[in-house]
Amino acid sequence: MVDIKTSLAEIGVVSPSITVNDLVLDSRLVNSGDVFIAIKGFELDGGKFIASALNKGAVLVLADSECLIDKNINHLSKIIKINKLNQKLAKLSAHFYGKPSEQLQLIGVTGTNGKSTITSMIASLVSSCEIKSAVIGTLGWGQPDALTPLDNTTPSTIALQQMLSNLKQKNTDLVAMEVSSHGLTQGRVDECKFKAAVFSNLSRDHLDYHGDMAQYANAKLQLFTEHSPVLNVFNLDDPITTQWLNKYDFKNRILFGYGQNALTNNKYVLFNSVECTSEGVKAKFITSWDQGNLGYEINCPIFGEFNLYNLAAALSVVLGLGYPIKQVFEAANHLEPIAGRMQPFYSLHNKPTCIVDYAHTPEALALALKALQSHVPGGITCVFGCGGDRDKGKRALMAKAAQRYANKIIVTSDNPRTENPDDIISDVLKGFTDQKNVQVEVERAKAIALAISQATQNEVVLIAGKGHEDYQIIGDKIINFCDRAWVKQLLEGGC
Ligand SMILES: CC(=O)N[C@H]1[C@@H](OP(=O)(O)OP(=O)(O)OC[C@H]2O[C@@H](n3ccc(=O)[nH]c3=O)[C@H](O)[C@@H]2O)O[C@H](CO)[C@@H](O)[C@@H]1O[C@H](C)C(=O)N[C@@H](C)C(=O)N[C@H](CCC(=O)O)C(=O)O
Ligand SMILES: Nc1ncnc2c1ncn2[C@@H]1O[C@H](COP(=O)(O)OP(=O)(O)OP(=O)(O)O)[C@@H](O)[C@H]1O
Ligand SMILES: N[C@H](CCC[C@H](N)C(=O)O)C(=O)O
Ligand SMILES: [Mg+2]
Repeated sequence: MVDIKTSLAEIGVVSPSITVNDLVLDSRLVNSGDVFIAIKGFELDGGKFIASALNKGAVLVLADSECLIDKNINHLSKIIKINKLNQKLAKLSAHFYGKPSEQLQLIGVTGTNGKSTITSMIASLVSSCEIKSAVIGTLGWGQPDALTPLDNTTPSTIALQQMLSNLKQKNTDLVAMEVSSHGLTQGRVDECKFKAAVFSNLSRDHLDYHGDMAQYANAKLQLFTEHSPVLNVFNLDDPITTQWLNKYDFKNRILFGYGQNALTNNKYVLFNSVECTSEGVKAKFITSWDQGNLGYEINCPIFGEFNLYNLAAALSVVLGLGYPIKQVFEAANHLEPIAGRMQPFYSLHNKPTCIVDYAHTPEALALALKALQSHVPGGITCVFGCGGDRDKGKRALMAKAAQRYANKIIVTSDNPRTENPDDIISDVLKGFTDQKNVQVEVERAKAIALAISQATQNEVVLIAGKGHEDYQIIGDKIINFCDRAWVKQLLEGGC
């Protein structure tokens, strides 16, 4: 139990001493002794849930002045109204949880694609240097081999400070977290002190929320301009990086990307001599930490040249933080595929190799398919759908990417959420100029089985969009369904 008085003083609220357990933003998660924080959200007024939080044993309620509060509620005296509470939550929770981001190496990774991969790679690379690491992101939070699932890629400011404090208490040295564009615009990482920030790349996604690409890009830029990370790590080959570097004088820059020649005036991690094989990828890396610049050869069981960008980003952070280069490159050779990220499944029964990948944007789908073309000589079948209640504009563009790089396509459902799955599929179908090689199977399990049954042993089936997810959201129901488990079952048995 902690006295919340000094934390409230931090945001200008005078209160008597009150000992409390945790700060909680969602009434459904309140336990006895907690503080319920009621704010107005995009959809709901948190004020509606105050009575329920109090019934569950909340000892204090902090409510935004704009929340509607039922005057007949019991325990009105336990409610403190605060002006613009939403904007003060980061300060309140960082103070309450002891400013944990200042006590460990916190790394923030932003960008449209690659965040989960880069954070997992950073955690694996530093583990080889006896460092206790954790991740926070789409795959969950905690040590990489024992993750607790999360609802959001970047948790709310309160949940985040609580997680960081928990990880600090468990003697975690380094936390690599994904910082989504929603997280940045909603202030979920405010008050976090980053030892390094990484920009992976920018392509179309989330325009339903951000409106246009310029605003989406600016949201990502905030990680660097508003949070003053110690190291600023950028993808040299993404055009927006040049724009940003021309505009802002970021200190301690590290650039990563494809290249043969050392860069002047910048720290760098570059790769070249790329070779894609049926087992993974080979490349040579040169870095500004490599005295004499002889370079390091990498032979790594991961698929896709784009994963070399992810690896270069992870190496930039780890080398930038001062971890020993030889040990780090040795560890890079042993990186394992990340759950549901270009994860291969092989068959012992003359069936095609299957790759489960989380490509859920047009750019990611194109890159995943292009990558497979260079790894595997046979034809490619692509099974994909698009999420409901999300950016509709990307649906036809994903079809175009599939049509360009796949030999056969099966359009199916992703997470339809509250939309009619057939409507989503019909939006996708509008993107094909020719439907000769396109089939539709609305049920995802059937679509995957169909793809495997139609492909030969030297072909490959890419199952895109849901990666690590072990559920499907249909209407307001969440059903158990896992691409990886289903593919394994189909490859092991008959289909
Ligand atoms: C549109 C959006 O971003 N909403 C986020 C926002 O929720 P909100 O404040 O608008 O919530 P609301 O539903 O209006 O509810 C208002 C308040 O009532 C509370 N409540 C609600 C119901 C209840 O029974 N009891 C209760 O106390 C809620 O906890 C909330 O505090 O703040 C919440 C806390 O931070 C987020 O969980 C929530 O993310 C929703 C679930 C979401 O789907 N967000 C997606 C779009 C998102 O953020 N995605 C990004 C990027 C994904 C990626 O590319 O990787 C992510 O970081 O996850
Ligand atoms: N560097 C990259 N460039 C382009 N595409 C990539 C890159 N890295 C991964 N991808 C593609 O994007 C998909 C998602 O990768 P990952 O989960 O690492 O990204 P993310 O940024 O965490 O995504 P999310 O926004 O959903 O959290 C992968 O399955 C792959 O298809
Ligand atoms: N973090 C991304 C993941 C999308 C994954 C895809 N399976 C879907 O449900 O659309 C989002 O929320 O847009
Ligand atoms: Mg992610």
